[in-house]
Amino acid sequence: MENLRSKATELLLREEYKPSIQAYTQIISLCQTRIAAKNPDGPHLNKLLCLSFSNRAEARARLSDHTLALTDCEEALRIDDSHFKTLVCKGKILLSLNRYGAALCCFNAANLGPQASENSDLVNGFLEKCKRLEFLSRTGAFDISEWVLSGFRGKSPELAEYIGALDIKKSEISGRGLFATKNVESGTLLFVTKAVAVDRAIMPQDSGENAHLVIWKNFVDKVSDAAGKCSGLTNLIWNLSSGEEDEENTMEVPRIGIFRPEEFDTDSCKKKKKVLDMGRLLSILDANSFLEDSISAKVLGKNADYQGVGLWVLASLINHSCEPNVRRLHVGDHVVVHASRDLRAGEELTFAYFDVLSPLSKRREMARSWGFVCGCKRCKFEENLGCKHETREMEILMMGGKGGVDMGGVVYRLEEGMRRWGVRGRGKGYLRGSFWEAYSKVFGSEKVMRKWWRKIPEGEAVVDSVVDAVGSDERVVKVYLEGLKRGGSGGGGGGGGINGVVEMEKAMKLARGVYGKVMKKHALRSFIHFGE
Ligand SMILES: C[S@@+](CC[C@H](N)C(=O)[O-])C[C@H]1O[C@@H](n2cnc3c(N)ncnc32)[C@H](O)[C@@H]1O
Repeated sequence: MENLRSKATELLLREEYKPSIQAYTQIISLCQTRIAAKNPDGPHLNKLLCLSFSNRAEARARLSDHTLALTDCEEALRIDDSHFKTLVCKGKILLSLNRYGAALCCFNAANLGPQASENSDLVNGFLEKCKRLEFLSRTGAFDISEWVLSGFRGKSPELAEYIGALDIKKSEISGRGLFATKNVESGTLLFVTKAVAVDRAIMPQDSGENAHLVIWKNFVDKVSDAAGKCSGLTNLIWNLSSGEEDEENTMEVPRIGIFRPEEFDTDSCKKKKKVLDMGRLLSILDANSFLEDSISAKVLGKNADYQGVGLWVLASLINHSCEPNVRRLHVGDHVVVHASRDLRAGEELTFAYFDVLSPLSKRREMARSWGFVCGCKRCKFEENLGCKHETREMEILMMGGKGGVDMGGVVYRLEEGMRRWGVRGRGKGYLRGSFWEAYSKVFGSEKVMRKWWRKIPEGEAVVDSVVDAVGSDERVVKVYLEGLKRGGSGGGGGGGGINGVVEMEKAMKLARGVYGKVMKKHALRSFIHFGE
């Protein structure tokens, strides 16, 4: 027994977790047999049994096998409910499972024991962390301003999982969807959730298909490994859409509560798991994984060649629309989802799965690659326009234009067409969003602007209608700021910048729609002045 014990300790210290688990399993079985046989050395054996469960828990936790590690912690605590090492180990596991309150209880209990004084820095560090994350997950009071302003230097800020005013219901778009439960303004944080798995790599533009396949394979392996260790997670993944139309009406609508950190039932991890065969897992990942983009690309890779793919289960319940109302930011392994425009209670939250500042034919193509036909109001509106052949001609002109095409001419033709076709209100925003490439080239060139001055609408009017149709977007905000810089919303000249309170308020509202309220006013202001 002594030999086995020193071998197990050595393996654990050498971070050889799998063999150390085997050694502790042997010790546990020997101790249990001797205790059952009423061995006179009972108290010593009990102590050894407790320590072995505790150390096996530590090794299992290091291998991210949290379910079995927690079971070992419970066994150790059944023998000694104030076992310091076990309480700390259990606290760390619960913390990594986002169960901040439960983790806090463990560290508080560890703090009461005699060993706490020798390890006060360690325990106090964990206590502080739990309190901070528990507060964030309860209030959603995140602030990533300093990190963003520092150019994403250093470690990304520590985030907690958080769920705001939302619910899961059956969706008219497809299957289930997420819905706002109260009116919220643009920029309001809706939820923060941590990835089941992410795989990232720096991929130069000319990386071939194989490099993408390697990222995808690593990602699939990571998801399958995580699911293999927890029935609760397998069941959650199993319940995601595989993108097949015939499953639409049979999909269970999960309770939003199961995604709340404190409601997550660790016992569910021990329940019988659904059988997740590789075929189904691949279809599910195909329909539910998202690429990390925008901010995150600047975060980790710090260059444009950076690529990352991940699975965020709660975010996977958001359907696509070409007039989306929420956006996401990737901060470390967390995804932060906020309203990109004002939302009404009961409204379904929708993402842009692909770039919706593109023409109808391109959007159709991108939706096809996701395996669906988008039936959103904007697509229906554009599909039913009587003048589709004219807009199609303009699309071809715009998309095929290799520098030689006068984009001012395309914009003029569209604006003049909309007058003839009687397009009003949001319809204008839909079409301007579809021809955004042409508008942005016009507003981005002094020369073209001068040529078409007064023949096409001012930048501000275009920005307003596009934001109304597709929500805030950094490219649209940029056009607004450039218009102000030129002096006047339309870009008439004379030099300017943001001079008035109204202009500043509007720029802030637009920027908040892009970055969300996790960026505070001072940070948004510097972004705005930087863009100006
Ligand atoms: C990430 S899931 C979205 C949540 C899904 N509705 C559910 O119940 O789990 C993506 C799948 O939802 C469906 N979907 C999402 N947006 C859609 C849309 N605008 N029109 C049709 N189907 C859509 C497609 O089947 C797609 O493969």
